[in-house]
Amino acid sequence: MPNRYAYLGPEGTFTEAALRDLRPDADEQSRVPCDGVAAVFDAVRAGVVDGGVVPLENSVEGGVTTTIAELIKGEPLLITGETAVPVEFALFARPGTVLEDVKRVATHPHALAQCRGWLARNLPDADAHTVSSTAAAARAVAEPGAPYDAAICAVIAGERYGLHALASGVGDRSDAATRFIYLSRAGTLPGPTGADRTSLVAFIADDHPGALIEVLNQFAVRGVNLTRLESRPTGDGLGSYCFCIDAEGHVAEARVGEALMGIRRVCRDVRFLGSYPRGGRATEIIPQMRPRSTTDADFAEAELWLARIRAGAMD
Ligand SMILES: O=C(O)C(=O)Cc1ccccc1
Repeated sequence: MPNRYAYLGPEGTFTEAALRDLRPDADEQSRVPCDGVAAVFDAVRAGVVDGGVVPLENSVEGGVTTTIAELIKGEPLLITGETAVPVEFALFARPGTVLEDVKRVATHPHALAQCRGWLARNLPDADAHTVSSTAAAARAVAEPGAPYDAAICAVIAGERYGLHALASGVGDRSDAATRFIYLSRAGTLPGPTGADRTSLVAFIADDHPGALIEVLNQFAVRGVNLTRLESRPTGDGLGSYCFCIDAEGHVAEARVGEALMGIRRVCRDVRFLGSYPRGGRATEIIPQMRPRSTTDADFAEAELWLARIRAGAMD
């Protein structure tokens, strides 16, 4: 049977565009739209699909909380791929609607947050409603007796649901991009490519001065560059946080592996979320910027030296 991939649907979401990017050979039958981010995780966990794609973070609005909550809790899934997609928003309505008619606008919460300036300037009296995705908003607007007059969505979604564009480029930043991740069940760690990223969640052992610095130092002293750090509540009461960390490199590399071991020692718990090829704009630190003495060969040489002195040698 051909592989099947779940994504935040319905058809026409930015997440579908990300899936097409990550699995260009997948045909329409292989793409399984889901009603929400949690449903994508559940489909992958249950094994009804081979993998799934969800939004993780946006360059303007930050982390997608439902995705981060699922990554932190529940049966763990591995991130095995990622891609960054530029997000351009347009305002679509049923044919015949003019801008002045628009009183109720529907969209995804992340899209709304990125279009607030345009809405305030152009539709100051309209009410904004959030739904599960931008394409779900477009589909709802197209339905007979729709509860909304217009949707903020991708052009492809507006056209797919038979709407017409009232305005394009309604995002407050024209350069906005969203990072999407590809999820797999455990046991499918991709090999290192030389331009990888590693994601994990660190749960601090106990609240004390310098607890976060202890975690960050594990990366710093081994020359591992961090690309994202976000604190999220664990859900176990006020003041209880975990730290979602993305770092450059692959767990198979000595500097990353040793940093993870260090974090494992200083934390109550660590959830490894995966090592996977970096997508989108390469952010690999140029080799001469990488701190000296942090290559696999440097670590191997130091390990040999330790073995020698433990065996009684003097150097
Ligand atoms: O709603 C969509 O189309 C999505 O894929 C989620 C999303 C929403 C806003 C920006 C980027 C991704």
